[in-house]
Amino acid sequence: MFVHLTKQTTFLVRVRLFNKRTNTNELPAERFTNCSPNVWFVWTYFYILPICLLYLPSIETHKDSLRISFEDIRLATQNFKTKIGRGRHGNVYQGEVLGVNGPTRIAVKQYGENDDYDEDGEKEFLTELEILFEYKHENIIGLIGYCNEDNKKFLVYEHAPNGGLDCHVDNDNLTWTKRLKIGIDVAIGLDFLHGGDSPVIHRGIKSYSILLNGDWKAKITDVGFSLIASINDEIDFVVHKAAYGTPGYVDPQYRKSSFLTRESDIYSLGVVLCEMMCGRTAYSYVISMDEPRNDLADLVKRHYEEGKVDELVFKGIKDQIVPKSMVAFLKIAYECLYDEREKRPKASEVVLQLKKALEFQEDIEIWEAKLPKDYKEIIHMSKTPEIYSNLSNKDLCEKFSKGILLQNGKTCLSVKVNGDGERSETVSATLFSYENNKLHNKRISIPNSR
Ligand SMILES: Nc1ncnc2c1ncn2[C@@H]1O[C@H](COP(=O)(O)OP(=O)(O)OP(=O)(O)O)[C@@H](O)[C@H]1O
Repeated sequence: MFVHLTKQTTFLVRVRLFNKRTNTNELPAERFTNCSPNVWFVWTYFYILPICLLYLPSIETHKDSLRISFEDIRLATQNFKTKIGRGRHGNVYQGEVLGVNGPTRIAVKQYGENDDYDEDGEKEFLTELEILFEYKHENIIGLIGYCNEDNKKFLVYEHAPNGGLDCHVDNDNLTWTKRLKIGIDVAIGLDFLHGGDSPVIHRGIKSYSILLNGDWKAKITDVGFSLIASINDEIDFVVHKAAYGTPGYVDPQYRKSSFLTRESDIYSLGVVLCEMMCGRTAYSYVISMDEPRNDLADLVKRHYEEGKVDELVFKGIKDQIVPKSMVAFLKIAYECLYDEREKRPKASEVVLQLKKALEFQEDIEIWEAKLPKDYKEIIHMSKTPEIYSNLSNKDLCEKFSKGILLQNGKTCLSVKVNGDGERSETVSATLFSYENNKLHNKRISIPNSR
């Protein structure tokens, strides 16, 4: 808790100072040089110094609470017994630590194991540490700790038991609904990185950098190449000398110009959406042929424009996809891949459109199954069938649970489905009279009469 608070405070200070700088036309240095000595004194002793004294110790030591000794890393991984992956700079091992809720699985990524670990590798290690420490979100892989002892460098993450998305794109068990939810998770994670006063451009979004936990929740990882960009309302790109990225995923505009924007990540997100639809990684397309290089994004775009995407959809999931869901999905995936950056949607828009695609899918998969088998006939018998014609199945379920009036309003049919899928149907007559009965027009419910 203490660690968390300290982190928040340092981050806030940084943001405030940053805001001050961007909200005025003059730079802080200019402001100071224009000041009289008295103003200097006031600024230094009453404003800057107290802030520094208050916060500097925490800025310097705020990550220390996450420091783990090499010995503890060795113990947690049982002397590096179980290797679960291989990164660019070394292996990834599984381990276990004792958390507040009992034993917790961890993943330990080693840096500096390979001979080619150099200044760039070190920078990657520090960037990943910095970003994962500052930017915490349920769709970004959680940082548990780190070790930085001489040449022993490790990052310790929450464990994602289902591994990388790349291993599951051709898995029949990863249903269309799960794929949509993964897409939504990734877009939410990106929206979080892109938003705020110090946006982060990931630069390496691909199925390999998306991990899946036990509930198939997606977690963005591999932030070692990310940039904390000085992007704001006026500046919307940063120039980065050499375009970095895995072939098949890199924004063509970034590759050409070295101008990097948030929309470069959106392009890569579009590629990931295509991978999930086609059941193949973009990288596998790149390496499948030498000449000409086959690009998954180009392939999908071409097929979309010719109305032939059907040919590319992964066979393992094709039959389950609701057409309306596919239409909504394809539209937003295609927009992410626009050549013109300014036409690409923001991550928040991708979230919105993918949620619509999911709604269409669930409307058939979940809600239609809850309706009575003869629901169309029942609606036809109702007093006003036209008001039901444009409703989604979810809304129809709600109408049915409240009750639908039939036979000129004389009978009310209601169908309720509880959480376990158990259904109870009730028919009640609105007009009910007995001979010699005093209680005329009494509404009587006849439970389970159908
Ligand atoms: N938190 C984790 N939980 C489970 N498995 C993980 C975790 N982190 C990494 N792995 C496994 O280790 C592999 C390599 O890790 P990672 O992709 O982070 O390394 P990298 O150095 O960034 O490699 P690259 O950039 O070449 O993909 C992953 O594909 C995954 O299988």
